[in-house]
Amino acid sequence: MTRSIEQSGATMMGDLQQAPALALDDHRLALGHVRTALLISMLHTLVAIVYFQGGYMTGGALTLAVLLAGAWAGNLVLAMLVWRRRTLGRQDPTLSLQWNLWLTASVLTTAYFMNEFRLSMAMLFFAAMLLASFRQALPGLLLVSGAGMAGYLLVLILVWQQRGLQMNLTLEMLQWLLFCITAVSFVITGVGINALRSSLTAKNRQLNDALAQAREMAIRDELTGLFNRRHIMELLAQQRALAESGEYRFTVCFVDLDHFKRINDRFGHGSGDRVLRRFAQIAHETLREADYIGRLGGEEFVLVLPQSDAQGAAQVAERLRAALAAEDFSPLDPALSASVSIGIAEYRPGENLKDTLARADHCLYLAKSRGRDRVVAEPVSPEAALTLAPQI
Ligand SMILES: Nc1nc2c(ncn2[C@@H]2O[C@H](COP(=O)(O)OP(=O)(O)OP(=O)(O)O)[C@@H](O)[C@H]2O)c(=O)[nH]1
Repeated sequence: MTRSIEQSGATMMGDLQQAPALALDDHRLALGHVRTALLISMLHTLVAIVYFQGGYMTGGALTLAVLLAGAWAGNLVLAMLVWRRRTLGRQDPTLSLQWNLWLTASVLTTAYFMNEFRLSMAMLFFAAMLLASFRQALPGLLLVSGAGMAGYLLVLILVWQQRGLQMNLTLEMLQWLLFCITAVSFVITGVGINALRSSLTAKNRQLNDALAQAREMAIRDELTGLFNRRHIMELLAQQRALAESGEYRFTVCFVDLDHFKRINDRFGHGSGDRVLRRFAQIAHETLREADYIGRLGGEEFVLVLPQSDAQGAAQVAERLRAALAAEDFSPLDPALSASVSIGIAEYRPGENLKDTLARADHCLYLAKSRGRDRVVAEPVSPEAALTLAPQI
């Protein structure tokens, strides 16, 4: 079928608009992720300051300052990368894995400088795990949880080496075990969330496909695949609006297959259907990309030729007429042939569409009454009609 302006335009504009739109979505998503990660980091900073004030940290103010400055330096690097769109086009533009690992490192390093309250600081790791559950698949989840468990164990070993006397090793190991069990349960939850997300994505895609199919069906004629009457009338109204708003012209052609009843009666309704479908294909091959064609019903079609006057449209219509007349229908039946009559009228600014269509219909009537298989375009004079028949 003919790719109309709307179709080709929609495809082209769609392609052009979709890429930035997708990028915009990715960027918005990534910024949302950055906000959550920064929030967790703020929580970590706040808790560290409170513990420091309460005297639960072993280092001095300088240690705390270096710790927090280091954590925020990493945060800012990651945030800038996302914010400046450096991550767009990556498989994960949110840099989720990098954020999770960095938050884990920040929290566990701070935990190293804590006294017996270190588990409560290390628990902040689960905020990072929660964030990971929404973004990471199993390998990412395993990596983050593994980093958390191994990191916390390393913290305990280092503390034991340096401040072993102040530690209750059994209690610390039990707490670490609890930490590991919780981390594993987060991995399991993350896998569930992932499965849910994948199924939602697939459902969403199916829904979009179904919607696109439904939209396509609503504007197409089932037999020929051309635009249906309703849609071609909508397109005509759009053309009229364009013509009314500026230097724009368009021409309407009424196309009617000749003696179609005879084709049906002689060769059968099935052959008639095939002729209609073949005509639609020929129209698709013959017309310009910018032109529209729709089936009004039965063996009647309407062509809308943007930026064409009646004479230009007559040339296009003549190509279509000649192509159908030359078509070899012998595979259907050696005696089968088909032809069309076409009436053409250019839209006159200010007029009602009904009037344009009535003028095109009148030209079609003239084409039929003057012997069919011909094109009649306005302005109609007996000579003009004759010079158009059978070739322009
Ligand atoms: N095969 C087929 N025939 C159809 C379809 N829709 C309408 N028709 C037939 O198309 C024929 C149209 O006949 P008419 O309106 O008399 O026109 P015509 O025989 O083409 O005569 P002229 O237009 O005067 O050349 C009718 O017999 C309809 O039954 C369709 O979808 N498939």
